[in-house]
Amino acid sequence: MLEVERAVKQFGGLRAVSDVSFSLRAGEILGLIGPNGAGKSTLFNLVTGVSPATGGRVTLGGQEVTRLPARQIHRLGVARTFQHVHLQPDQTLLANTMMGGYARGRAGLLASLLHLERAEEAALHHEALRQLERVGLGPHAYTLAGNLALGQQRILEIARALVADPTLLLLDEPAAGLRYGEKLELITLLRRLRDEGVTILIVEHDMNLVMTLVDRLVVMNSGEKLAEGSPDEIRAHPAVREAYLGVDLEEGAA
Ligand SMILES: Nc1ncnc2c1ncn2[C@@H]1O[C@H](COP(=O)(O)OP(=O)(O)OP(=O)(O)O)[C@@H](O)[C@H]1O
Repeated sequence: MLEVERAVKQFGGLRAVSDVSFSLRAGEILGLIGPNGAGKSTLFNLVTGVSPATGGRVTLGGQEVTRLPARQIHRLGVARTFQHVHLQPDQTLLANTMMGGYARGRAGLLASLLHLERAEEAALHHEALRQLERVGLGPHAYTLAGNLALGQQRILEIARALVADPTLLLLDEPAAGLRYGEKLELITLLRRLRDEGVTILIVEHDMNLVMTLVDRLVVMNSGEKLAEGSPDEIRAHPAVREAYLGVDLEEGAA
């Protein structure tokens, strides 16, 4: 469903992403891992159109999207969460989730807030509630987001990204700072979403969680793809072991 072909991202003299190719099959969870500065966020930004590739191609379901603006890529069914929590703590879970829909509206966020048609607003309200229920936060729809524990805030961000049913979900370090139990809940949710047909690309530093969760991995290092394969293949890969010197790549609970 997603094809990244020889992607390059040049920032002045720095090649943050260099000739990276990989594909994502519909219905799989693909992990993108690599040390700090390896180019993972840059790759996310070029897939979502936030900061397009300076070379190579990105196609989505056969359609080239390399230079499409982020909003258009979003409309094609690609949604993301961010490395740092991007919520309005003084707004309800419902209001925060509804914000996931404004981005897909005809106008920008502010214009949408001001001019959203009543019928459109009602539809978005309904859709946001549906997604909150889908991730298990339905009973808290009218709670303020700032009152949630970090684990639930991250799940709320996923609900917001799920508004309008994207087919591809990109998650940027969803487990950062989570407690053990919260990580297990996250794994259960992501597996369920995958089983419901959502394809997932996840950047995550928590090796145990990644190895437990994903179907396949792409390993980045210094802007290049170092390796690609199943968790077992990656654990045994000599170059990966070298890049991750000192990090436990063995299987275990999150
Ligand atoms: N807008 C930018 N302008 C210039 N350099 C950038 C920009 N964004 C990223 N870089 C550089 O590109 C390289 C890759 O960064 P990137 O954030 O993609 O790595 P990462 O793998 O996501 O790291 P982390 O795990 O720390 O988030 C780094 O050297 C970074 O400093």
